Amino acid sequence: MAVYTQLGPEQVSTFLAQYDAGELIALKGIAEGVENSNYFVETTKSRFILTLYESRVDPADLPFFYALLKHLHEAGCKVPRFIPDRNGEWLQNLAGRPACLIEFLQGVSVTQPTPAQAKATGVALGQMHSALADFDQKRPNSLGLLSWRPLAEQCTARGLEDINEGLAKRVEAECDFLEERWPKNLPQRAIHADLFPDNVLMLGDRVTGLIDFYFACTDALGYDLAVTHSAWCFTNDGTRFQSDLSANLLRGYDSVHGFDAPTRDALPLFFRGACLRFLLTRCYDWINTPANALVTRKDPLAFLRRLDFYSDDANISELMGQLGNGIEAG
Ligand SMILES: Nc1ncnc2c1ncn2[C@@H]1O[C@H](COP(=O)(O)OP(=O)(O)OP(=O)(O)O)[C@@H](O)[C@H]1O
Ligand SMILES: N[C@@H](CCO)C(=O)O
Repeated sequence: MAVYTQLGPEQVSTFLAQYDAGELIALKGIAEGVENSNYFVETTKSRFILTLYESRVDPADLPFFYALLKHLHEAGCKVPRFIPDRNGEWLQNLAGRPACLIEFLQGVSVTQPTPAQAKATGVALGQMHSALADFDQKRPNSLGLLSWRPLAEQCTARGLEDINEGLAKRVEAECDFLEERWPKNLPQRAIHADLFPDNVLMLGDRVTGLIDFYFACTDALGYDLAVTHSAWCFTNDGTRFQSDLSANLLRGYDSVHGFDAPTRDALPLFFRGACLRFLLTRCYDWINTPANALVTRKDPLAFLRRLDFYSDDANISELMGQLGNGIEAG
């Protein structure tokens, strides 16, 4: 459930009066998501998403997200636009929160992706990466390599051990391993950094929208591919790798963007880094969200199982076989 800030129709009608957006005819809180409050808004003219940014999104980052989505939209990628009001303002204040009216995109997010849907997502990710080659705004990755050890410390060894016996030592060893080897000189650009199935809207096998760019940041493209791979190519609980989804996701990506040799070589580390990122943020949330809170906590161990998979050389050999010898296209 993600409606932290309650809004009434009168408030939303007054808000909408600033826009050339028609009259309110339906208002509904959206249960999905955990970060922000989202409302579905229907007017006499169109449909919109009304987002109120809660504590985890820094309002200072909103101009970066606005510019990123504008750039991607103009490049033909399927992303929602922020709607400007009659004065050209796209950022407002509503119920004491920064708030934006956002274009509604059709589609649903799949929970059991098919190979064709994984391929379409690989294509959409590759198109997005190509489109961002000439986007020059920067936002550091606050959940990148250097954040993982401090995040583990905030969880405390005791907190990690309570989640799973041996987890504190495992996380420490993984931080050591990745910090020693993490590639420093790969080209970076803006990446999505959280392209889970719930952030891809689809109609059948077609991608109709990439959403939720609020972790977007400047980092290596291969890391974004690894995040997407780890999110899409396993059963939700991480117990089973889905080789057909993997082959299709990678093929889709390769068909429009591809990977240069250094990125390809770095992927095994990026896979492990992506798992550690989601393992740790999920542990942090697990420890800091009461079990009876309105938000459903996500299982950290689903990413420990993925980390185990990517740490096994035999599995990495199979994956590298699926990668082929991709050629960078953009
Ligand atoms: N532009 C859009 N068009 C259509 N539906 C949308 C749009 N943006 C968001 N939604 C709907 O709202 C839900 C929550 O949005 P979003 O994932 O951005 O929320 P969040 O709180 O930031 O979530 P998360 O926990 O994934 O970070 C989505 O699952 C989707 O159903
Ligand atoms: N997609 C993330 C939540 C947002 O970072 C997860 O599933 O853990």
